[in-house]
Amino acid sequence: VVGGEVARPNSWPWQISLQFKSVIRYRHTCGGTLIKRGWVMTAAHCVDSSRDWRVVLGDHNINSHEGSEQYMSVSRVHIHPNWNSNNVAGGWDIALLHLSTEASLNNNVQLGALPPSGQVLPNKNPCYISGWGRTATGGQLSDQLKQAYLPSVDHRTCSGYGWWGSTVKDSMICAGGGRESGCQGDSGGPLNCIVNGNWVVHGVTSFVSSSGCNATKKPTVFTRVSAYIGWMNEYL
Ligand SMILES: C[C@H](NC(=O)[C@H](CCCC[NH3+])NC(=O)C(F)(F)F)C(=O)Nc1ccc(C(F)(F)F)cc1
Repeated sequence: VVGGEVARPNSWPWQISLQFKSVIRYRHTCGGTLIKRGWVMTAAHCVDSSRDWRVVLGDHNINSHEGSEQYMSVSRVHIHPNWNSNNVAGGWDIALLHLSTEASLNNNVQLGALPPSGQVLPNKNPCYISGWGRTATGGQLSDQLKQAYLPSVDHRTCSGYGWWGSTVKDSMICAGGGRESGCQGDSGGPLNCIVNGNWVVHGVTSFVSSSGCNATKKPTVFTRVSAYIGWMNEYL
């Protein structure tokens, strides 16, 4: 997350850290959202390669043990069948991870709410991105979970001239476009939006501009969760 601030610990209790074992230790690679006690929603591009995955729930500082963490292994990875790893602009950047044991829900670990199928937010709907991704273009990951206020940008604007144009599809949702953005390592994590006073996970962090995470008029682009409710319900 570029800009924004360190989140109050466990204030996004559905945010998970997806990690893979690298030699002797696990490394954070992506975010995700706990949507059922045994299911995590993330980006397909996060799980393109087969690795020894683990999901960490209830985390704040990914480099220290705080006692609120639950460490889960992944029993099955379901990548959307239409996902094409050579074309993130094609969409379909969504995957479900089945956990080998169910999460215990508590103050630090809760389920993220999903939107109704097909729901599209208006322009400038209040939303926050959360994640441990780079804190600047080409920078380092954040130890502590960060958040940034990224109001939604409607499709008409986001696909306009000078913005993303035809790179952005209707199955995506844009947010931000100013000095604050997602960045590498935030992939797969939630776009948390306020709808009728409740937090709803409307996006899965998918891509930013290759010329910089917080490039002007290149909002962070998310998989629009409401376009994939039917597919997810096949599993949930
Ligand atoms: C560096 C930048 N990385 C990203 O945007 C990666 C996803 C990369 C998937 C492809 N391997 N995602 C992120 O950094 C995220 F955290 F913001 F989600 C990038 O490659 N952006 C990008 C690539 C292609 C296209 C397009 F499809 F339009 F050609 C648009 C943006």
